[in-house]
Amino acid sequence: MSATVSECTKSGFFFDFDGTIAPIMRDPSAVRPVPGALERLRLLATLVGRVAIVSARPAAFLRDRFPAMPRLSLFGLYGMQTVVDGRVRTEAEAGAWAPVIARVTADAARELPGEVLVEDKALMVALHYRSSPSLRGAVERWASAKAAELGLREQYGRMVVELRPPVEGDKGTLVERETEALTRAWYFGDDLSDGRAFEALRGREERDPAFLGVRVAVANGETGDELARRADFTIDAPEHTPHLLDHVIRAFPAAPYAG
Ligand SMILES: O=P(O)(O)OC[C@H]1O[C@H](O[C@H]2O[C@H](CO)[C@@H](O)[C@H](O)[C@H]2O)[C@H](O)[C@@H](O)[C@@H]1O
Repeated sequence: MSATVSECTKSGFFFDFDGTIAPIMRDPSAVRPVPGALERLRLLATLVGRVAIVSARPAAFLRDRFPAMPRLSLFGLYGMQTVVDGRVRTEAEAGAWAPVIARVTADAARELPGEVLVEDKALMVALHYRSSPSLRGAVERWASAKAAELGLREQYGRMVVELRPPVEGDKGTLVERETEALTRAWYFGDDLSDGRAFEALRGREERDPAFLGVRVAVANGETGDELARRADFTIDAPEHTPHLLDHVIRAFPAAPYAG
């Protein structure tokens, strides 16, 4: 903690959204940050150089969930989107795939069993089998066939398979880029895609001994223990993230409730 405080302006905190600072629920559209998360993020953003959300959700969704937080950076769809001055900016290369994603989204709604929730994210589609876990194999096979047919990329997550444009980039490349000017970076995550961000911090530490990365995993049976094994700290639920942030914030002499 003291290493972060002593280089606060060159320290960054990066958070995944679902399962990390928001609860896992059956209906993705109903999800909001856990109680206390917004207040801690707002405060943290006054104490360190960078605070960001790194999510597979569309950037517009994140903007809605984190209103009036100008010092919070929002990266959506694994970095294919960001919010700049309140506006969503989409990578042109990804945007060109919108018609293909629209087609596969329509196919999914028509061809997959009704229990599969098809989440239309415009530039990605998420196929959720949380309400019928036994459909996992069928959903994964369908997604693999469509990915091969249409040249899309698959991303596996917690009771979900996503199809996305085959453009370069993931949470790892995003975190690598966004931490270039930092000497300390914390990453909080719970899912398979967050492993890439953990790796990015580890890679930077290996290249640059002055850099310190801190990996925090929100442990859960769905992801297995691989992420937790690679973490420096583990917590048991997204509801505990604000408490961990309280410990971090208290370490800053300038914090309102320091001491
Ligand atoms: O990168 P993230 O912010 O963690 O987004 C990953 C996926 O999160 C959402 O799905 C997950 O949470 C849902 C709501 O709790 C849950 O129903 C689902 O089973 C989880 O996989 C989101 O709906 C997806 O679009 C994201 O890819």
